[in-house]
Amino acid sequence: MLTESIEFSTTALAADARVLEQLATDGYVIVPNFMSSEHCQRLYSYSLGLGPHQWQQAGIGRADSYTTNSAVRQDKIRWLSSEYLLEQRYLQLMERLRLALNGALFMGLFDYECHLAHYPPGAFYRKHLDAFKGRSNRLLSTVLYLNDDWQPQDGGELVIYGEHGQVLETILPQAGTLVVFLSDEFIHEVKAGRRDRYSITGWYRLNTSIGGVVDPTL
Ligand SMILES: O=C(O)CCC(=O)C(=O)O
Ligand SMILES: [Fe+2]
Repeated sequence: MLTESIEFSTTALAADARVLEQLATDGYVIVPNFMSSEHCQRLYSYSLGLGPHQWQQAGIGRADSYTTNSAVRQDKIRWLSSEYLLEQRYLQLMERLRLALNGALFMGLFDYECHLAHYPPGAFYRKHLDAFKGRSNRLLSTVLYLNDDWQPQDGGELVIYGEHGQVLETILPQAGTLVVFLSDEFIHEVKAGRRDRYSITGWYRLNTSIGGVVDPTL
């Protein structure tokens, strides 16, 4: 049972100038132990306890161009909302991070949206960008992993590519690791894994309407 006492600790990222500096210079940063294993465990158990009707098949695009395409991505998602205490706590944590990023890097991040994601064994998400310049308000992508004791042989890596298609990073979805990257700069993919893989993916957004639409199609 969840209680009011659940609070996520203040992030290392907010305090650690090197982390912010890496984000500013490289456009991405990987932060191991962003969240304690205890808190990750809570989110993990929460995810496991959700019934099938509390998840939806993930799609591509938004609004009228929204489609599910299992050749591209095969995860199931659940958008977080402040109606549910543990979800609210995570949103609050990421709100604190938003303020820290704005304070340190003047990014003008306006709000944040995120969803839990479950990749069953064998599921993947092919190479993609999370945003296209001028067509999305998504500025920064965040991914927090919830999987305890994830081993290299379990697969399910996030691979981040550079502008010439070279591999920049291969990241195991290990509990507590947070990855942050510029949404329209880095092509990335989720490799198929051998275990159920849980994460929370989110986006900090700008408050600009594009073509008169506040939250336009990707
Ligand atoms: O789970 C991950 O490692 C990345 C997920 C992703 O790329 C997305 O949801 O857009
Ligand atoms: Fe993505």
